[in-house]
Amino acid sequence: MLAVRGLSHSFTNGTETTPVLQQIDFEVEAGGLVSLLGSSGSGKSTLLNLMAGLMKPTTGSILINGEAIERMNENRLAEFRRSQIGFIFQSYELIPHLTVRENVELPLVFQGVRPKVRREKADSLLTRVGIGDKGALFPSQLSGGQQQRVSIARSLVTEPAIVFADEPTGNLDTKTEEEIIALLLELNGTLGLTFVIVTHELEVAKRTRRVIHLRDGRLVEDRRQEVTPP
Ligand SMILES: Nc1ncnc2c1ncn2[C@@H]1O[C@H](COP(=O)(O)OP(=O)(O)OP(=O)(O)O)[C@@H](O)[C@H]1O
Repeated sequence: MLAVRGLSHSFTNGTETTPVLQQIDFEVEAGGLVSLLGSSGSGKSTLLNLMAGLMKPTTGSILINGEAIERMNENRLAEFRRSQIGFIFQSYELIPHLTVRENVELPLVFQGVRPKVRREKADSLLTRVGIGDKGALFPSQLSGGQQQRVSIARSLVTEPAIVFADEPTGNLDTKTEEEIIALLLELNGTLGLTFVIVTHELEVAKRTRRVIHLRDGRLVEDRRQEVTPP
């Protein structure tokens, strides 16, 4: 599903080159869920940006469904990202003047899907994430946890191959954090969706059966663990 092969990345500023990621190798199978754990500055965001095709790596490759995304041209990559990659952000990134349902429908608007089909898909996903009664409201009328549920529904509406969650619980209190992680685990388990959860929080990583640990731009541990419910 996702394969990161020999990935290194450096930023160049004038004559100075800063290596930020060095020789990262890992794979996530279809239906897998991993947390990518690292402290601030460890290179998580850079790795996420590379896996999402937002930047090209200095060396190495990222394969999603067998396709090397760094080799795609701009149009193909844009289309691939729209259809195959879902995103969940720390700050939800919902559009304030669109209703909850319209926010979830939006990726399908870009794909030219008919309004009736869009609406059905959005409503069914909103129900799936536990806020089926909120479709007509605006994001500001929802709690943080509910807004993150909207963002999760939106990330799934195109039926992507993989979903990247960037500090998905960073703005939430402990109880809501637990609920959102439980929802991601449940979606992974029941729908077989593939997730990479980027986090600096050990509490989040403790809830996932596999943890990839980044430190100073290197993959220092790829651990499988028993998970006990909280
Ligand atoms: N555009 C850039 N130019 C130069 N250095 C950069 C650039 N972007 C990131 N870095 C450096 O790369 C290292 C890793 O940054 P990155 O943002 O990937 O870490 P992170 O683990 O996501 O941290 P955080 O959790 O604080 O966002 C840092 O030392 C950072 O200063």
